[in-house]
Amino acid sequence: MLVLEDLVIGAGAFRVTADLTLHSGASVAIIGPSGAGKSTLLDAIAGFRSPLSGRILWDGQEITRDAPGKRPVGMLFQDNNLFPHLTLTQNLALALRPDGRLASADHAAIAAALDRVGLAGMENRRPSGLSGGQISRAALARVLLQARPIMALDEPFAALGPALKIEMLDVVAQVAAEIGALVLMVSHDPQDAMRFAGQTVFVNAGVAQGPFDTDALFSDPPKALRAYLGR
Ligand SMILES: Nc1ncnc2c1ncn2[C@@H]1O[C@H](COP(=O)(O)OP(=O)(O)OP(=O)(O)O)[C@@H](O)[C@H]1O
Repeated sequence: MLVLEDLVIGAGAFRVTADLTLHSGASVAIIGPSGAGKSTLLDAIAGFRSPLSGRILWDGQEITRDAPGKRPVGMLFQDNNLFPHLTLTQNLALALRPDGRLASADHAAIAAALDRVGLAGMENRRPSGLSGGQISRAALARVLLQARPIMALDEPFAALGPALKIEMLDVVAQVAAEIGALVLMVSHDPQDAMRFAGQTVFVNAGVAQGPFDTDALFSDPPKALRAYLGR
C-alpha cells in the first residue's frame, strides 16, 4: 500500500499536493492538464524530488527521504532515459546490477525482457540504432526487469501506434499481475486510463485528487475533468 500523507512537492514556485492511498496490485492512471503536476508527483514517489512536507509510506515503512535506488519503485521516464553509448544489454544490465557485474542468469533475464517487448535479437544495438517506439519498448523492458513493487510510467507509449500501445499495456498488466505490482501511469489518453487502469488520480492545478473508479469518473466527470477532456 502506497500512502501519500499530506504531501507537498515543490517545483520552483509551483506546488503539488497529495493526500491519498493506493493499494498493491492496483493499476492507476494519473491524468490531468499539461503542467498540472503529474510528472512532479511521480518524481517525488520515485525519489527524484524531495517533498517540502508530508510523508510517503510503502507498506507502513516511511520512504520519504530514501534514495531512488532504495525505493520499491521502477520508473520509466518521459524521455525514456537510456544511455546513448551503451547497448541495450548494457543499459538493462545497469537496472539489475549497478556495479555492471552480470551473472550468467542475468543475460537470460535481459534477453527474456527484450523478447517480452518485441525486441528479441536487438541486445547489442545502441539507442541510436533504434526507432523512437523501440526505445520506449526498451525502457519498458528495463522496468520489467527491475520487477519492483511499484511500476511508475510517465507517458510511456506516446511514440507507439495504437495497436502496439495496447500490446505494451497488456505486457505491463501481465507483469504487474505476476509480481502483484502497483502500476502508476501518467497518460494524456483517456482510452489508456479506461483500458488499463481500474483507478484514476486526477491532477488539476497542483492538487492530486482521488483515486476514483476510472469508469465512474469518465462516465460522469466533474467540471474540471470535463474541461480537460473537452466535453
Ligand atoms: N525545476 C522546475 N522549476 C520551476 N518550475 C518547474 C520545475 N519543474 C517543473 N516545473 C513546473 O511545475 C509544473 C508541473 O510540471 P509537471 O511536469 O509536473 O506537469 P505535468 O502535469 O507532468 O505536465 P505534462 O503533461 O505537460 O508533462 C509546471 O508548471 C512546470 O512548469
